[in-house]
Amino acid sequence: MTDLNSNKAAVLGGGSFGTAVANILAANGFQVDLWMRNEKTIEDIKQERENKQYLPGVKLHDNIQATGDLESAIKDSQVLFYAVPSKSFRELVERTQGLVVPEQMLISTTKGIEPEGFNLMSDILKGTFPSNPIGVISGPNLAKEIGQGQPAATVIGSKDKRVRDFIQKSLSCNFFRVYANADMYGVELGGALKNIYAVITGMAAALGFGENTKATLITRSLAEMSRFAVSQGANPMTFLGLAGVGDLVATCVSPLSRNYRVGYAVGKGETLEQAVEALGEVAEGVNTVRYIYHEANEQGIYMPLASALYAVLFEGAEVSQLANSLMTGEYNTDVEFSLPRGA
Ligand SMILES: NC(=O)C1=CN([C@@H]2O[C@H](COP(=O)(O)OP(=O)(O)OC[C@H]3O[C@@H](n4cnc5c(N)ncnc54)[C@H](O)[C@@H]3O)[C@@H](O)[C@H]2O)C=CC1
Ligand SMILES: O=C(CO)COP(=O)(O)O
Repeated sequence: MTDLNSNKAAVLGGGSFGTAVANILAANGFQVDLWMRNEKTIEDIKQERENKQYLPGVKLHDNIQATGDLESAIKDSQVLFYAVPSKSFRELVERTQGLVVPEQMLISTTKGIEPEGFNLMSDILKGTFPSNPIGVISGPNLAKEIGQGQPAATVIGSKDKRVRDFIQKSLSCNFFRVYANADMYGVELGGALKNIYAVITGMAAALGFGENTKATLITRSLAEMSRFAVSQGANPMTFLGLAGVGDLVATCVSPLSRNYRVGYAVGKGETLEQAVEALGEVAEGVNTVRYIYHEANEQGIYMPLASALYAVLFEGAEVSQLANSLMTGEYNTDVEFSLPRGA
C-alpha cells in the first residue's frame, strides 16, 4: 500500500543541484531519499554527511538518506524531483516506470532538451506518466550558492495549481523563495536556452570585453531566446521573470556556471573537448546549441548568436567571429514584442 501522507520526498540524482534541493526539503521537514547510482558516493554521504564530489563544503541535513534503492526512494514520496542531466533524463524516467503511482507529483529540475523529437523534460514526463501532476523548477539557482544558504529564488512552472502551491510551500525557506508560473513550457525553455548564452558570455569575458559588450550580449540573448520560445508556444512575458532574465543574468555573469566556464576556457584557446573534460560536470549548453541550431534553421527562426556559437564550437570558426555576429546581423528592432521585426 502506498501512503502519500508520510511527508516523504525523493530527489533522483545526486549531482550538485539535486543535493542542494534535497537539503532544502529536508530542512523544511521532509524525510528525503536522495537517490543516486554511485555506491561509493552513497557510502561517503552516509559517513561524512557531505556530497564531497558535487557539493563540497555543504553539510547535509539529518533528514536526508542517500540511497541506491530506487523503489524504496519512490515509495510513499509525495513528490519526486528528477535531477539528472538531460541526456540521462529519459533513461531515468523509464527506470521509474512501474514504481510511480498517479498521485505523485513529478518535478523536473533539468535544463536541457532531448534531441530526438525536440522534447523538453516535461514532455518526457507527460508522455510516460500522463495521469501525474507535473511541473518544472527553473531560475537563477547556482547550486553552490544555494548550498551555502545565500538568498535566491526560483520558479515553479506548472499548469496544475496544486503543484504550484505544493512546491511553493515545500521549497520556500528563509533563503529560498519560490514564485509561480502556469507557462511551464516557457519556464523550462528559459532554463534550457540561457545555457547557450552563458557559453557565449564566458567567451566574451575571455576575450576581455567590457560591460557594454556584456550587457548588449545578455540583452540580445534575451531577445533571441524569447523569439525562439514564443515560436514554440511559450508566453513572452515569462522571459521577464526569474526563469528568463533572472537565470540568464546569473548564468551569464558567474564563473560558478559550468556553461560560462566552458565558454571561458574555449575563449582562452582550449578545445571544446579539453574544456568539457576539465569541467567534469554537465554543461548542458554545449548540446543545447547543437539542437537549437538545427531546429531554428528548420523552422526559419533568426538566431544569429546561437548560430555563431555553433560555428565556433563545431565548425572551426574563430571565437572572434562571435563579436561579428553581434555587430553585422540584420537591422532589427529593440523589443520585437513591442515593435515587430521589419516594421
Ligand atoms: N548545478 C546547478 O547549479 C544547477 C543545475 N541545474 C540543472 O540540473 C540538472 C542536473 O544538474 P547537476 O545536478 O548540476 O549535474 P551534475 O553534473 O552536478 O551531476 C549530475 C548527476 O547526475 C547523475 N547521473 C547522470 N546520469 C545518470 C543516470 N543515467 N542515472 C542516474 N544518475 C545519473 C550523476 O551521477 C551526477 O550525480 C542539469 O540539467 C542542470 O542544468 C539546474 C539548476 C542549477
Ligand atoms: O542553471 C544554473 C543556474 O541557474 C546552473 O548553470 P550551469 O549549469 O551553467 O552551472
